[in-house]
Amino acid sequence: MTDPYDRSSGPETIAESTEAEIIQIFTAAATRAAAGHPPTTLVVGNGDDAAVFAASTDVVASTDMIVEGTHFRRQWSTPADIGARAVAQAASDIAAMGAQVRYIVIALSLTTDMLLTDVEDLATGAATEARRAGARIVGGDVTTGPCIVLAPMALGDFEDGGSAVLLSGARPGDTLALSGLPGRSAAGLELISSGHTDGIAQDLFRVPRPEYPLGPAARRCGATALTDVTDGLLRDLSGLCRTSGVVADLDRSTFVDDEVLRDAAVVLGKDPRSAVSEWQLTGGEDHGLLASFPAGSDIPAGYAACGVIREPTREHGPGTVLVDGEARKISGWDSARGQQT
Ligand SMILES: Nc1ncnc2c1ncn2[C@@H]1O[C@H](COP(=O)(O)OP(=O)(O)OP(=O)(O)O)[C@@H](O)[C@H]1O
Ligand SMILES: Cc1ncc(C[n+]2csc(CCOP(=O)(O)O)c2C)c(N)n1
Ligand SMILES: [Mg+2]
Repeated sequence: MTDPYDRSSGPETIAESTEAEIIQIFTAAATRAAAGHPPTTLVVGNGDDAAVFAASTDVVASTDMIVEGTHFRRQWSTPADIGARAVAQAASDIAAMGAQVRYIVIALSLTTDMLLTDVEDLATGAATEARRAGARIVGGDVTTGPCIVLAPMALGDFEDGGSAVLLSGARPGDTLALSGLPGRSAAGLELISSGHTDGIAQDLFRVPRPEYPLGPAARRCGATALTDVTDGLLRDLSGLCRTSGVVADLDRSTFVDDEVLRDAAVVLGKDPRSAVSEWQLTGGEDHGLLASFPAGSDIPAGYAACGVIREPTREHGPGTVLVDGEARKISGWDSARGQQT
């Protein structure tokens, strides 16, 4: 019997292969990762013109692409990291609606010089992250081009028939809460950029680790608004506040004195106090979940209170973010310019 993974006599790069063979690599990885996955609403999976699934609740859909040079570099990340990163950041938006991600379709532009072994690792990274999110990859598209682009679309639903938690529901008096440790991805990016390639922050830059179940958990606990932090806490919180017509007041004393960030500052020769604060307030791509909860309600495990929602004033209009009572200039990642602003 021939070993499907034995490439000793077959094509080595995409250029020597065929579209069918590349698709087969992805479908095989998706099938392996889905083994033992509980039954789903999937009616038609990979292989036809489109996938089909049965819907009995609201369906949540989001797409979020990653582009070589903008979101990752081949010198910094393995193919498995790149596949996992793409799925994680798309699936995170489903959790950020308070929903469970179920299915992913992933469009890919690969480069013809890529080794098929690297394509396999990328496919496995993507499928494994989908599994971690509780989802499976049920389709996609493959083409080739000048750089690697991964464009996953994630689809989710509400196990208990609930409805989505929007950006618009935060109300004055609500408690603001955040999951995870903000700033680590941004610190990791700076460390890798200056040649310090190994460490916790660097790994989190390569592959964010969204805590997917915390989205539905926030919804079940009555979250009034919810989002994931991708462009930095100040910028995403400001967007949430603008949409809700409110002001946020962050309490810096609630922020963890994160030793991973302090160590990163030392390695980079930066003043730890200001560098840690800057990373925590403006660093993107951690995919922590930022939620508002009605005053006095229980905050679900995995979240920590970090401030309050206030009424806008003549001085501080909707979208203003105060830090310890003082208005802050909104800085963070600017996707149009592809840089921190
Ligand atoms: N090309 C587009 N056409 C239609 N709607 C779009 C387009 N690009 C973005 N949107 C919509 O605009 C809203 C904000 O998009 P954005 O990409 O900033 O979301 P996000 O969750 O903050 O993503 P990111 O993780 O990329 O920061 C979303 O509702 C999105 O669907
Ligand atoms: C090589 C490299 N340089 C910089 C960054 C940082 N970065 C890129 S996109 C983004 C936020 C989300 O943007 P979008 O909304 O465009 O997805 C951030 C913080 C990176 N990941 N890789
Ligand atoms: Mg989002």
